[in-house]
Amino acid sequence: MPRMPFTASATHTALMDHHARACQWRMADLFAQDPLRAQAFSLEAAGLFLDYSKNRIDRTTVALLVALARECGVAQQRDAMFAGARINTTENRAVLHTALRAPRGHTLRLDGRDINADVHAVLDQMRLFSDQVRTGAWRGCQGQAMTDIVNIGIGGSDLGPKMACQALRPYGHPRLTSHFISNADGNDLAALLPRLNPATTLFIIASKTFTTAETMMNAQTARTWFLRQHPHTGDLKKHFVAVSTNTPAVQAFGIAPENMFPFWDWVGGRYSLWSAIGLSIMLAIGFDHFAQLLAGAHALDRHFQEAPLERNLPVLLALIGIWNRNYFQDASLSIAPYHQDLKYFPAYLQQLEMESNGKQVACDGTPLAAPACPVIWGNVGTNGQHAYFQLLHQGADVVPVDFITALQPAHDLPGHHTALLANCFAQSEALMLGKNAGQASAEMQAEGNSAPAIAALLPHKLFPGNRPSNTLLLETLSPARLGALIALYEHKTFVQGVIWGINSFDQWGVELGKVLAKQIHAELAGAAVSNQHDSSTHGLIARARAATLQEKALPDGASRSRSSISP
Ligand SMILES: O=P(O)(O)OC[C@H]1O[C@](O)(CO)[C@@H](O)[C@@H]1O
Repeated sequence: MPRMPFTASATHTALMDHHARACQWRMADLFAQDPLRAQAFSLEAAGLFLDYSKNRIDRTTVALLVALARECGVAQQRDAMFAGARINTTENRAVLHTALRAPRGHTLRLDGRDINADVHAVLDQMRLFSDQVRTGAWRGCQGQAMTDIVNIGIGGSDLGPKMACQALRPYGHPRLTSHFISNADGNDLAALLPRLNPATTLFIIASKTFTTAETMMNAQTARTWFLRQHPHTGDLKKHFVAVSTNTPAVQAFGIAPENMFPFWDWVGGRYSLWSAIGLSIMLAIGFDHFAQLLAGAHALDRHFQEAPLERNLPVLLALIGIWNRNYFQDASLSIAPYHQDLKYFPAYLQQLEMESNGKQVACDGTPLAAPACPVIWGNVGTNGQHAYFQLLHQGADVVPVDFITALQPAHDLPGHHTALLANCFAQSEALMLGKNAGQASAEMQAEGNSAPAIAALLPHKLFPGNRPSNTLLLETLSPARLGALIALYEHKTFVQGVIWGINSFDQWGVELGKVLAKQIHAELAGAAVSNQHDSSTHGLIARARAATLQEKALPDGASRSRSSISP
């Protein structure tokens, strides 16, 4: 049934009026007026503490936003998703990544199948395999234990596992090093292969479709490289496994059926790290820690399903985002993890949020009445402070920030963690408070500056402040807390998609470029160049073809420094 755009609701009109008033507020004043403000606008669930008090909100704002969520049917859509309804309408698929972290015995049938049994059968298969590799019982073609795991995949078949392996590196196995190859650019694989011993390397070819061009190219290159050194094709089964929904394509590639770890079309790529796509994570941290990751996500799922909307962590995070995006018109959201091990989290969220909600039509194909997903970007916090935080503090655009940190460090180096937390908390305070002319000139006077110097410098020393942020605290970056954190953002993305009226589970926007790349690839390889290209693209193709011809004309070995490892 077509859903009403949120902008047509009575609550939206009330929110517009309320926003006109909120534009006059200074958060610093709101804090001064209400000593309980931080308490009123914070919440803890599944081991995650969210302080959202440094936003341009009051109690009425939250009440209106929650009413908007109700009117948009967030609870009904959530229940439909968990129950296995085909809410991915353009692909006619259920959306059941939550079923991947449900405990054994949880009842859920889809098209007559007990999918809990299917999920746990694959988890058992993954456990058996990862235990063998980790204990050294899994031997390579020369009888040695594995030392290197190379995950070849892209998008959801790369970003989630890579992010989680980095986040949980203190839990890593001492003998095993994880590598992630995603880019079609040969520089990625070319830099790695010479560092590997094929006899102790395990390649995981991770691709839901098993047709993704970048992954297939990298997989073929890895296979050729391996066979050059160990020409027995029978040895491949000790060194190549696949994770996919496409059994025929995996078999056609030459991967043994017993080396394939399946998953299902009801798992979206960007929601797949909980499935067999997480094999590289399980190999790195072991089954028990992987189970804790799933359990942490499941705890957040339960909270999302059971908590009232006004005390519901993902719902509130989503609503604050809607407030910033659709009322204050903030076009981007910066993610600032104050934890080095979360360095890939912003990139992971880019796919999660922007591939899910970076759209301009509603589920029924009608144009959205209001813009949806903001641009998601960011980097680890203290590094960002010395790069782009200048813009966050004094730039013309207001950029809301999500600060994420852990109260306990995963190391024992003295002093570092206190400094890290101090920086994290100082940034959100500075963004919110800002600095006015009176404060800035008093400071400069105290430093002994002359009146003309103060007048000249004053405009540069002002901070507008009133810049919004959320702060998320974890006790430690453990597997369970990481699981909850990821699930929090998954459900935030879902709730926002419901309010915007979007199908958050398709990604048609990636197709056009793929099709054109195929054609241009053929043209670069020598096929006649179409006269349908614009003059810019035509010119670029001509230059690339000329460069290839020139390269071919060079004497052997002169063109590439890495010729020894090219396939
Ligand atoms: O796992 P696959 O099928 O190789 O897809 C990789 C990625 O490519 C995309 O389909 C986008 O092209 C993503 O949605 C997906 O995560």
